[in-house]
Amino acid sequence: MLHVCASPQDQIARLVSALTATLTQEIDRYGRAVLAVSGGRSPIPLFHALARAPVEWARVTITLVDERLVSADHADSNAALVRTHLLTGDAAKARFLPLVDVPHDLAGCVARANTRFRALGQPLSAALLGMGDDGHTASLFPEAAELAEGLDPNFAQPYLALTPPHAPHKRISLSLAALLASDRLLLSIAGAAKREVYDRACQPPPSPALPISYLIQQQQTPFDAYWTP
Ligand SMILES: O=C(O)[C@H](O)[C@@H](O)[C@H](O)[C@H](O)COP(=O)(O)O
Repeated sequence: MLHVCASPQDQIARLVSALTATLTQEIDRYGRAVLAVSGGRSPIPLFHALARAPVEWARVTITLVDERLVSADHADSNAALVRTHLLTGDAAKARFLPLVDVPHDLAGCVARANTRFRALGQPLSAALLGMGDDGHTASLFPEAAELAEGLDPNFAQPYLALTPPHAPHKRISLSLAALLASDRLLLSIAGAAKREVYDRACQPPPSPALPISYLIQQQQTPFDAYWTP
């Protein structure tokens, strides 16, 4: 479902409300909740608002939808983004599972991320997604050599390594299959250009030229997109 938000503030309020409800429901159901968030630049104001939400953060595990293969103190690190902007105030009580521990060891990082993810023993309560102007989401980039695996509904690993053809850094990303196994998917996008990409991605059939289309056009997992001009 597409939610048209009147302003960035309205979009943030709606996302925080949806995430707070989902995390609370999942804590009631499982005793804990697991939230996977995306990086990039646009989630920062949302992270600040979410960190102040009335959530029992000590019962929440936060992890990443995807990560760049960089050190934790690198300017492009999604883990650094979460530590700086989300794990603050009460939300600092959440348990955080980063994806990159040894930056030069991509295969090892993927293997350890998969082990940690499986040890959670429950589905993702929610995955907070962004989208690029090229229609990528997570690090499922068009034309990436590993995209077929990333979009394979039967791919068995939660995370996989991908090399974006035009974006910096090798990546670790949740696969489409892992995203669709989540209890809820929320997409946050803004601006006319991304709205145009979103509308194109709504047109059947899903296409690897617009990886977000597989999430938009599926019926398996509750999916809500929040767009503001
Ligand atoms: O690591 C990343 O870059 C993100 O996970 C990526 O999928 C992001 O969500 C989109 O690139 C949109 O980024 P913006 O929201 O900054 O446009």
